Amino acid sequence: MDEDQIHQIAKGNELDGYSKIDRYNQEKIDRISSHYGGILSDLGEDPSREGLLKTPERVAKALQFLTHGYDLKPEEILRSAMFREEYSQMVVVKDIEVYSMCEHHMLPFFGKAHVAYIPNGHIVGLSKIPRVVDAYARRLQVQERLTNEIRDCIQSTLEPMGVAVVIECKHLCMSMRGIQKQNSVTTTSAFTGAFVNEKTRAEFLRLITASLD
Ligand SMILES: Nc1nc2c(ncn2[C@@H]2O[C@H](COP(=O)(O)OP(=O)(O)OP(=O)(O)O)[C@@H](O)[C@H]2O)c(=O)[nH]1
Ligand SMILES: [Zn+2]
Repeated sequence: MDEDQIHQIAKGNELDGYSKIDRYNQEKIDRISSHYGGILSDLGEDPSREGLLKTPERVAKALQFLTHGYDLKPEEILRSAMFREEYSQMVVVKDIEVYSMCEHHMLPFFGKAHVAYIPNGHIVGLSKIPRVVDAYARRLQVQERLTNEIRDCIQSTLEPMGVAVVIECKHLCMSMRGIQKQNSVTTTSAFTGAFVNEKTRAEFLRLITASLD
């Protein structure tokens, strides 16, 4: 994917306020790049060799993209597509890809989020749920806080009967380094309202493990 395409994705559309943000803020890029020149030298590399000439700038742009959630307003994203509707069954959006960065090592963690809510007079445009997941995931995070923030944003904005969030991720800081466990997956969950009830929670867990095939 070239930088123009990434810029396009980062910009998104008018509705959710993405377009107001100058993703590649040149001043920040210059500052972050200048640090990375020194880091490359400290790692024993030659920052002036051909392959590395543009690396500090590329890293700066990548980091800006990977943390662009700081510029987003998840509550506004949800409010931009809330509709009055008398549907009162569970709505589940599952298998939402998550890419985040652990705040301890600034290494990626990635996996899936499953989100459900039970409407209380309003439903929300389905795409807005993955957008909320991204708005919080594209920051420096711990998986537990990411899970709670998604839950709290949906509960306080949409005011449904309840919200459920389950996130399953692999952390590169646990596989590429450190304890070096290649297959461990961390699961976190957060519930409000109706999902505190064991039967409702069980129904949600059944739906996220059910396959479409
Ligand atoms: N609870 C939680 N811990 C995380 C997350 N991401 C990374 N960590 C952990 O953060 C901890 C930081 O511990 P430290 O002992 O300060 O760092 P460290 O010496 O690099 O630890 P090791 O990874 O065990 O080598 C580690 O145990 C990581 O596994 C997360 O999303 N949630
Ligand atoms: Zn980590």
